[in-house]
Order: sequence, then C-alpha cells, then structure tokens
Amino acid sequence: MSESAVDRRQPSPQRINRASPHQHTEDRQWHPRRCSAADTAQRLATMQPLLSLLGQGVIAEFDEMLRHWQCCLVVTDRDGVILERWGETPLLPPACQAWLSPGAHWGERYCGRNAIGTCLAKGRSVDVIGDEHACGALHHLASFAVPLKLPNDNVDACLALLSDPYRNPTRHHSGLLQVLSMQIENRRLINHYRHDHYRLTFNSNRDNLDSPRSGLLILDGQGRLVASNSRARWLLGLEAEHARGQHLESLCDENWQAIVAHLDGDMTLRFAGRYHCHCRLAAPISAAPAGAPASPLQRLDLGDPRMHQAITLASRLKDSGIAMLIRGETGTGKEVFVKALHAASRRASQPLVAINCAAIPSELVEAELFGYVRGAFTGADPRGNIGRLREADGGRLFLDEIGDMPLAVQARLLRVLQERRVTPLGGGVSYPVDIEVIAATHRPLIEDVATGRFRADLFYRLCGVEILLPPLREREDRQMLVQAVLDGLIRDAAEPLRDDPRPGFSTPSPALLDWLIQQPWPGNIRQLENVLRVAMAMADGPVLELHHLPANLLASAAPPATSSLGEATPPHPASGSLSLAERLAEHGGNLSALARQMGISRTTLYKRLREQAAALQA
Ligand SMILES: Nc1ncnc2c1ncn2[C@@H]1O[C@H](COP(=O)(O)OP(=O)(O)OP(=O)(O)O)[C@@H](O)[C@H]1O
Repeated sequence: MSESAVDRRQPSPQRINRASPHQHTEDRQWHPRRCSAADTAQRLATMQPLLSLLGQGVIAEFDEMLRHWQCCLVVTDRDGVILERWGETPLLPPACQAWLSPGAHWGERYCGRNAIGTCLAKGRSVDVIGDEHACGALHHLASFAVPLKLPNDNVDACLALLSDPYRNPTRHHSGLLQVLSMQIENRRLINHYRHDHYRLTFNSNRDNLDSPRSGLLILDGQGRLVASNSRARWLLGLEAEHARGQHLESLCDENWQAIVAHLDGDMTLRFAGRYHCHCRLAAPISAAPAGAPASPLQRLDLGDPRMHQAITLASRLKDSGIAMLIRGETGTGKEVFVKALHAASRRASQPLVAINCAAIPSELVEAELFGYVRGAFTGADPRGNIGRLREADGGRLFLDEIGDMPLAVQARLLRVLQERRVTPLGGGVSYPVDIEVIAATHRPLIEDVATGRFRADLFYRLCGVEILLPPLREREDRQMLVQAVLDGLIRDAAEPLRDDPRPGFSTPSPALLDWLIQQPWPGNIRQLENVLRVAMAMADGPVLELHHLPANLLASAAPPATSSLGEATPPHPASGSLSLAERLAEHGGNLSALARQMGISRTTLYKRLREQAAALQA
C-alpha cells in the first residue's frame, strides 16, 4: 500500500473523530434542507450569468483534477443553495451525496458551521473538516469554500470543493479554489467593463501576464480606476473602498498618455515607487482608433444595426458643416445623441447650447434665441440678454423640437443662418456668430413643409442629412441597452447615495430582462429608465427582479398603434379615458410625476396639455 493510500485510511484523530460535547444537541438543531423545485429553478435563473460563465470553459480546465481527487465542485448562490455540481465523490455515503445536488441549502441557519454557509457569512474562504461540521450528517465530509464576488466587490455566490475527509487534501483543494475564484472574478470584471473601459494587467513576470494571479485594473478613458481585482489591490496595498476613482498616475511613475501609447503591447511600470511590474493595456472593445478612448458617439453603439448606421453617419459628418436633423419618437435618445455627437466633434470644448422650441411660449422664442437690448419690451430683464445664438458662438446650437418653432421665428433664424450675424431685439447692431446648428424633432418635418407649417428653405438648411433613431421596441440591442441604462443610473446615484448601504451594481434577473425586452415601450428609453429606477429603489440586493416592479407598472405596457412619424408608435401608457388635465389633477398638479408615469418628457406633456386644451376650445 502506498504512503498516500495509507494516509487516506488514517484520518487525523483531532479533526475527524474529535468528539464534540455538544454534538448530539447540534445534530438535532442543525440539518440541511432542500429547496422546492420551483425555488431552485428561480435561483438557477437568477444566477444564470454566473453559471454560463462557469460553463464557458472555466470549469472544464479542472475536470481532470476533480476526477483524480475524487471530489466534487459545487457553486451556490448567496444563501448557500447549491446550483450546480461537477465531479464525483464515490467514497461518500449515499446519504451525504444527497446534500451535494442542486437545491440543497447549506446556509449556516440550517447547517450551522460548514464551509459554504460560514464562507458566505464571513465573506472569506473557509475549510471545515469532519466533525468540525456542526451538523452530524456532514461529518463524512471535508469541505473548502471561497466566496465569489460581483464587480462591485459584493459576495453573491460561493464555490466549494467537497470530498471525503480521509485524503487530507487541504493545500491542493484550497489552491485550486483560489485560482478558480480569481479566474471568475477576472472574467466577471472584464465582461462587465469590456465595452468602454481599459484593462491593465500586471505581474512581476512577463510570461505570467495571462495568469489569473495577475493584477487587473479597470480604467476609464482618463485613466481613473473604476474597478480592480482583489489580487491587484493586495499587490498595490489598496483598500477596496478607497481604490475607486484614484488615477493610475498616482499609483505608478508614468503618465496616462504614455501608457495609452503602449496599447496592446507590453510595458514595464514602477508601482509605489518601488515595484517594477510587467504590464499590458487592452482597449475597450468599442474603441475604434487604436490608442484613443472610445468616442462618446461610439459608446452609444450597442449592437443595433440602425443605431450603428446613425452613429456611423453622425461620426462622418460631425465636423463637415453639413446640417443634421435628428428624428425619432419621444424618449429615443435624441438629446443624448446630440450631446455625444458634440462631445465627439472638434467643437467639443466649446458650448453646446440647447433650446427646446416646444417649451418656450412662442412670443418669447425670438428673445430667447436672438437676445434683446435693455428695455426692448415690457417684462424683459433690465440688463438685456445676449440670446442663446451668441451664447453658442464657437460651439453648437441644438434646436430641439424644431417643428414647434413659430413661422415668424423661422424666417429670422433662416436669415441668421445665411448671414451668420445676429441682431438682438430692439437694437440695430448685429454681431457675428460662428455656430454649427443641429436640430431634432419627433415629427416628419417634410409633411409640415407640405402643409405650410414649416418653411421649406429653413428645412433644407437644417436638414442636410436626416438621421433617424429607431424606437426602443425595434432595437436589437435592448439587452445591452438595459444594462447601459442601469449603469447610467448607478453612476448618477453614486454621489448622493454614498451612504446608501445598497450595492452599487445592479443586474436584472433573466425573468425581468425577458419582460423588459418584450415591452412596447411607448415612452422609449426614458420610460425604460423610469421603470429601472423603480426596480432599483425597490430591490434589496444587486439583482433586480420582476416582483420589484409595482403592479401598475407591469400593466402599463400597451400594443403599438400608428403614429404621425409614419411608424408604429404605441399609445400613451395607462391613458384610460381620463383627460390629461384630469390625470394631472390626480397627481396633485405635479407635471414631473405625470410625465414620469407616462414615460414622456415634461416638455412633451406640456405640449400635449396645450394641444388638448386647444382642441377643447375649438
Ligand atoms: N444610450 C442611452 N443610454 C442610456 N440612457 C439613455 C440612452 N439614450 C437615452 N437615454 C436616456 O433616456 C432618456 C431620454 O433621452 P433623451 O432626452 O435624449 O430623448 P429624446 O428623444 O430627446 O426625448 P424627447 O423627444 O422627449 O425630448 C434620458 O433620460 C436619457 O438619459
């Protein structure tokens, strides 16, 4: 008999057979439970992203080792419920095997001390061998567990190796688990941030840069730290909560521009003034020109062919002087698109001045646009006003809802665009302006030209090219967009909610994602954003579930009808038979609250109220 075989038959008396004075009490108190099939299925669905990541080759690499050690590997959710199992444990008694299959609940509240439950409770790796388990049914086991963390560092799962306790395999088992958990942590970080962040991998040995033991820093376009793996924080002596937001330049001796110049190549950086590390910087997947951060426009390209076409067109024309008219239903992201276009253009450092032609009373549009001299009209600011056109000098003027511009103002605007000079109201002096103009509308403006509501000459000056943004329900990248909108909400909430104990990372459960993707979204991305905001507020963890949405929100989706855009546009959600004025009264006159419920902007609501009032008077 070989030495290792002898070892296998000789369990350590201290660990395996040590009698516990409380053993019998504990046996009665602690016992693993099984979740119902429905509960297990729900848990599996929630953790699907992690399970498919494990299935994508992470586990396959260790198959042979599991067979050799005759042990099994399980992954559990945050409660300690086993979700999946790999490998066999032929030496374990059948009663024990039952606790290694999906649905078995290893939470400490049922099993007492055990590697899985205790690891999840403490948030660190734990090994429990033989009668160290509180539950007598588990005394035949040696179990080793490591926590798995989300990109925001919160533990959401656990990975455990389970075997009979006779092999004394602690060192190998915990080593394997550490490597696996690092690999999973890295994959999750890379997957989560792959689209618009840089990845800096570092190691003391150039040949080990691909190892899961390498440090990994996730950086934004300016070189600020957005996330990191635990190995990187350990190597650099960073605390998780203080690491975020630090600039890479404060950690090493090189400036960001010089580091970006080495994109995809190897380089050496000196960290903390002492440690020389071999490093490799990888670009975000969507970054187009090598070495440059992804442009704000490209970041909107999440995989929908029509959005891709719109973004490509805008990217080509952004500095050409050709006027662009952005058209799309309310909430499709026209303003976001214009802001991204401006930020990506040569005029990015100059002002982008937006004016919403639907929101300003028609008699004030001229004053707002062209400005006025002192005492130009009753009620005017006594100091005069230079007007939005001159405010935009050197930059870009964004005329939102251009279809609502009064005809008289259209004539004056046309003159300004032809002469490139502005004359304020009440004054004879004209001022030169250097502006690019970009306009947006939800209306088919060409039809307004045909009916005489919009000047043809102004239309052709503003519409060198029309860029159409697809409604959300027709976009093929809805899944990516849901996560992008969530990421935006988390970023927005980060500052004011710094003391909020809720996790800073959210992801929809498969069921919620499915539901979100199926909805007709009459209010497009704005409505989706509002729904996600509600889910985030209702959720008590990082996973947003369908049941986090109030029933009225779930019921508010309606089938598409035909709109003035000439495309399918659903009716307003939950419109019922109440007039807008009545619904406004129900909201205590709060325009924002009603607009939010309808999934439209305040401006659009205000306009619809005016239209309804006019229709009632007619
Ligand atoms: N690509 C995107 N990623 C994340 N959020 C987005 C995106 N596009 C739009 N949004 C969000 O959707 C909402 C509506 O966007 P935006 O105001 O640009 O739409 P719009 O078409 O100009 O609407 P309206 O016609 O009603 O003025 C905003 O709150 C914005 O933050």
